[in-house]
Amino acid sequence: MSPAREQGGRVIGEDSLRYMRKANWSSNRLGVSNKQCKPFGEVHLKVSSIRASKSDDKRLSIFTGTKTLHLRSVSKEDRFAWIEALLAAKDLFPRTLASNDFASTEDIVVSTEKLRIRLLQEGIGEAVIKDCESIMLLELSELQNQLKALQYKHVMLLDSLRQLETDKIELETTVVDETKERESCCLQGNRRFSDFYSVMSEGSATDSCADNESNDGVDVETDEDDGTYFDTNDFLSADALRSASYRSREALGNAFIYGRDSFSSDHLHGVEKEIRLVEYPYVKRRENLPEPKEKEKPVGLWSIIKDNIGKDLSGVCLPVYFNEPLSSLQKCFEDLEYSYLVDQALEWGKQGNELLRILKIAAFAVSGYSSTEGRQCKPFNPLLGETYEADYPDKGLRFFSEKVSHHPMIVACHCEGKGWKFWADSNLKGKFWGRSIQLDPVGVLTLQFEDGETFQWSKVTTSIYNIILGKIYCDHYGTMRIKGSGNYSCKLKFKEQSIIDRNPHQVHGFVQDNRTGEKVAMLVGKWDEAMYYVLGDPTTKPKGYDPMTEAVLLWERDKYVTKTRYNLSPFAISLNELTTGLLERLPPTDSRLRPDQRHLENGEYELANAEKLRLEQLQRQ
Ligand SMILES: CC(C)CCC[C@@H](C)[C@H]1CC[C@H]2[C@@H]3CC=C4C[C@@H](O)CC[C@]4(C)[C@H]3CC[C@]12C
Repeated sequence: MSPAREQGGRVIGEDSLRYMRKANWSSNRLGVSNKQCKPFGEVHLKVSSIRASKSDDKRLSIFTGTKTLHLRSVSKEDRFAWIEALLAAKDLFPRTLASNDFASTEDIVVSTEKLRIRLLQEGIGEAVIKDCESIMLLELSELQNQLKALQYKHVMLLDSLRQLETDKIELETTVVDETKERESCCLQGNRRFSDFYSVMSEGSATDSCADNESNDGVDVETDEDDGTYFDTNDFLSADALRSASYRSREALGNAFIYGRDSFSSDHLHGVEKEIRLVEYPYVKRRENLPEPKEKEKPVGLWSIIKDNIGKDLSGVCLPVYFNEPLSSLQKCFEDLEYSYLVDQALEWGKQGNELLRILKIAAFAVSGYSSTEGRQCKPFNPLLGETYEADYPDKGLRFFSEKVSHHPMIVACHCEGKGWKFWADSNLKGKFWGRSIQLDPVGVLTLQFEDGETFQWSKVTTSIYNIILGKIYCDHYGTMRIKGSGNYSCKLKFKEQSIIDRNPHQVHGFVQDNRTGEKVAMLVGKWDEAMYYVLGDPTTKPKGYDPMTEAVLLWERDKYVTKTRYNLSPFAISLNELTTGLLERLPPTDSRLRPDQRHLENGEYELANAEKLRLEQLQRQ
């Protein structure tokens, strides 16, 4: 490590910190106090792979399985020493089992006491009893051995799974590296590489510069020059920005029939009373997408990347096969699928239950992510000025969204429910990491109730994995803070999925009293399944206490079966429906009228592709 790097350097792992303290590293050598050193995270060398950069003989990188740390040494020799040391440390963890892998079997204590007493009662002699005991213990230990063997197999399988995942990552990185290398041979090197990524952004240039990793507090050197990641601001264009003005709502109409909260009566633990909810009129909406006219050609992303290595890619667009028949404007509305949670929040607040109001809002904020599970296609990037308008009396909603800026890509949206309004603004900052794409939403979402209470929050980071190999999937992680203008605020943590996570998509957090800072309720759940709450501060509860025994359901995702590979929810399927009544009233800018999207929905892929190319060409002019 060079002194310059040391100064701003960050420590990984508690052990390193202890080691540095012992060596009096920071205070003596740098004149910095120890307090400044806080371990930033941990790297599990066992499942990591270590690589030397081919383009720079001082750089090396460590793949932790989910992240890549880029490091730079002072010299070539130094790098060699580091790699040697890291590999040696990695080998210290042979692929044997950790002691806790067997914890459960070791805990089994077998007693022959009852057997002995019973036999004594029968007047059986000590010798026979001993014999019986040993027969029983032998049989049991046989069973226990079998159990251990099974457990061993299980752990080994998990281990090879992890290894496979690591190998896959390494393979993908080789692909990315080699692509870069080929480019650097050609004159336009870097430019071409970024063009490659602009394929993703449908040929549009990106204008914001890549953030340096230091923002994230990681001790990484970003290979600015060799294109480790690129800003993909426009990539996937996505759900992006929502913003709209707020006008005060007219008084609630009185035409609704009152229903009741779907789970307010059976899951209650004293605190909740019944709330009455508006019941909305039934509106018939389509339940399926049209049958595709053509057979779909399966195309992998990789096949496109591969065919375009070394070519000038500017202006090449991703074929329509990677799209789903929805635009980013329509996708914004998908966040309101579980708008009944906001209706419930309104009611609870009206009844003076502020806590349940914020809990419902938290569930609503999480529910917006549920439809992203199993979705592998990108939404259509709307054209500048494209709009989407939806009237859903069956949900008590009126929604409007518009793409208001092309560079950067900004979408604004506004929604009116019964007794509340929702609007939001954000745009997506994207980073391309070679094998994954990270999307950081910028901006705030606002919810305002007719009684004046407002809640504001922002979205968490979304990453898309398996760009090169395997099935594309996305994960959401980070902290979401919901600030309420009233007494409560809420903090939710979306847990990042690790390799072979057997419990992914977890969200947990708590509601805090704005005045006292006291934790008043805990939230747990999964963004693709359900959210629960537990009253009180679980950290003050005794050890071994399982909060789930008291958990009350706040929201559960609707279960549905999908027929298409788009994996759209019934609500999402309804979004692009075009009835004759609608056709007469829609402005020409509405997403439902976009011919390429319509063709894709009908399964006319050739037509869709040609039209998409034409529109994007026009937009660029
Ligand atoms: C390379 C291409 C074909 C891969 C397709 C990737 C898919 C999975 C990506 C493309 C655009 C992405 C969306 C972009 C924006 C948002 C808004 C954010 O607040 C929640 C996640 C969400 C909704 C993303 C989910 C994943 C997504 C749909």
